[in-house]
Amino acid sequence: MAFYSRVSGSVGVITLQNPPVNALSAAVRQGIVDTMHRALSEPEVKSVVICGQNGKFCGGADIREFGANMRGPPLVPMIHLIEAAEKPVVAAIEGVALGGGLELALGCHYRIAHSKARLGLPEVTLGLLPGAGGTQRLPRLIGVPAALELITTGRHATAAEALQLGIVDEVTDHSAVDAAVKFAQSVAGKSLDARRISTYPRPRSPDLAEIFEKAMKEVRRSARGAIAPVTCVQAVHASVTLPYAKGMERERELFSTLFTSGQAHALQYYFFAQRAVSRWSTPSGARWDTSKPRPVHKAAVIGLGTMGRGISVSLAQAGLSVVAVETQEKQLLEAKQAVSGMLERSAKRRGVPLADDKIKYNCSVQAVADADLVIEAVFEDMALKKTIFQQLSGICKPGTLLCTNTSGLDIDELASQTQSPELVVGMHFFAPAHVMKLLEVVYGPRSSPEALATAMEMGKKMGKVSVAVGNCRGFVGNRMLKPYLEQAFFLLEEGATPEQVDQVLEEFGFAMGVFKVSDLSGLDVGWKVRKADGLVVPGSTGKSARIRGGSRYSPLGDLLCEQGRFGQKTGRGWYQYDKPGGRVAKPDPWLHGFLEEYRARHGLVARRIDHQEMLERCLYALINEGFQILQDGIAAGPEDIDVIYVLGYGWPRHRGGPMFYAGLVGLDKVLERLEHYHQVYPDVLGLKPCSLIRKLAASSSPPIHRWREFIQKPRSQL
Ligand SMILES: CCCCCCC/C=C/C(=O)SCCNC(=O)CCNC(=O)[C@H](O)C(C)(C)COP(=O)(O)OP(=O)(O)OC[C@H]1O[C@@H](n2cnc3c(N)ncnc32)[C@H](O)[C@@H]1OP(=O)(O)O
Repeated sequence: MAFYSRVSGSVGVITLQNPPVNALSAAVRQGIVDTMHRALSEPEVKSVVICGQNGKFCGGADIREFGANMRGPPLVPMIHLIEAAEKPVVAAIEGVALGGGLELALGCHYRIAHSKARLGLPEVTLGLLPGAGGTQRLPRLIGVPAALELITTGRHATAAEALQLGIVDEVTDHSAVDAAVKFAQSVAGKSLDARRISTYPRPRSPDLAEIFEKAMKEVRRSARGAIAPVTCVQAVHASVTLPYAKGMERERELFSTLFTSGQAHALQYYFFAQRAVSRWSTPSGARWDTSKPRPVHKAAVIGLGTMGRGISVSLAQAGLSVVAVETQEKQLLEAKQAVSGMLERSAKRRGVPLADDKIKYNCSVQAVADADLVIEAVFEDMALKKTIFQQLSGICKPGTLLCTNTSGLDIDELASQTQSPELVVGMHFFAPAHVMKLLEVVYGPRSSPEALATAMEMGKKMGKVSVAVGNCRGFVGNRMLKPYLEQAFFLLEEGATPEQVDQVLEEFGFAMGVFKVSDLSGLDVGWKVRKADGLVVPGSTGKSARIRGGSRYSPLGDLLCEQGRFGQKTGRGWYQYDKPGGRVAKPDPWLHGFLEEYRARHGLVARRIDHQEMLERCLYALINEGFQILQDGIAAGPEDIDVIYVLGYGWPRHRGGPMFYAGLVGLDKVLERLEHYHQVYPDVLGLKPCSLIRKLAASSSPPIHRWREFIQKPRSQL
């Protein structure tokens, strides 16, 4: 709702009230319309201020209402009512003016912002466009190039930038409401002819055609199949080709197309999923709201390779004192230089103070004795990690949380090396650790709820999106990757090339296809793991070369590694590069020949595999594992999996995540295709539909928010 008050006798103040961000719900819109009529009808009132309760102007349309039948006054006529008013209306922007919130402010005659306020039109990130006049008013106010940039990226501008661009008229370090009231008094009775943005002339400039062409090219390149950015450009284009009223019609038309699209549903689902993961729970009933994190002031990082350096940077930037340990003097020095450089570049980029003095470097593990939390970040080697955990258990003060940065090793095995296994959790960072937003926080069967809460909180402090997951091989992300990769290898055996598989995945929206990712991260990483698992059998021939434990196995990755082809770092992998460390992947005739020779050796006849099959086999095998993970209680809900895949594995955000995508395709359809492929390839375990997807499909495929009801609660572990 919105409430009305009168200040200094002549200023009507309308306050939006809908915690936490004063989103424009039906009740708020009704409140604005009612109070505007009241302010306009009171003769004593000479001007009006619109503000938001609790220091937040408005977070935009209420996204929660999007799925329901629209009630209440529509946004566009409401904004027109404000703009058409004969009394000056001033927006007092504190906190945020986003989406419909900024569009509301653009309908006001003046805008005063607090210096810490953020303004923007982020609708594109929800699969929409600014459909309440934003695409028509903003270009008229600030010109096409700046408007296009803000609308197509959805980024938030600071108050200072908004002032520079001409979006706001004044910025204050004090109360924006007080400043707006004062301003409103000063403009009472003045002509509003030049203040109604909708009456401004259409933007004109000789290079507009070129600007739009460039913008369209850029969004097509970066959108990776997302339709909203392209549609945003089309809507802004209408502001230069059509008069305002017609432009608004075009905006509405384009908005409607987006509003009902699967992409908008996916992006809005993802918006809430990313927030939902912080409300974690475990099969034992431990929960975010009943588990108290321990205070952490001092953290330590052991091992200053690539991951340890990034983690140290993240901790220091979060304001913690950090002890960074590397036992060899030379490596310690190298790491120190590298970390300082990373901190410097990051401070410059983010415009924050340098956090270099937060980190103390040391050659001795003893230096971590008084840390509240230790993150071990040495190589992915269980024996080495075990030794370190034994040491830490003896060195650290009681109550210190011991964390391991691992992408898949058994947390419980490490916990068993310590005297306090309840204080051990996994923290799976993604490279580069100071940049990537995702953190898998892994609880073992003995991790305490308090330990889990502390690690989750620590992730948040570091600016990460932390997802709590159970302990199993590969946790959530890498466990699902295995059947996906496996299918990609099998497709090569059956006749595809790495380029063909990658193209299909990139057309789907992945930033990089599976083989390009493999070249980037290094083929030797997986090889080492497979060797440790006893899967690599050099020189094996005949049928046994392609079978492990009764299931189909492809040794292609192993064979490439035996040739020293580790990917980008060696200049050769699934592709070729102009030099070791090169970045541009080029098809490699050698590899094509190698595949032909491999197929011939194993009696495999290459066939033409269509795009649909490549996509289905890779994605549905991954999705099937996701259902198995839910069934096993490793992830609490589909949102956790989707957030992990979007933030950590390049799954296109506009497709919501693998579990959301499965629901969009139809669980019965996914099940039917899995059954089909499993019939064709009965020796591929990853294609055997798991019982949860069967159960859901048999229950008429309930919507994703109801899936948790179908997951049997696994035995308590915590
Ligand atoms: C059908 C006809 C429509 C006509 C045309 C409509 C044209 C306009 C469209 C829009 O305005 S779409 C919405 C545009 N706005 C946004 O995209 C802003 C989204 N919100 C944010 O970016 C952030 O929440 C924030 C406002 C910057 C605040 O961030 P902070 O980190 O402080 O808190 P959060 O945890 O993100 O959010 C707190 C809480 O609030 C919920 N919430 C936020 N924004 C909205 C919203 N617009 N509608 C409904 N709910 C919102 C958010 O989900 C959090 O709640 P929980 O999920 O944790 O319960």
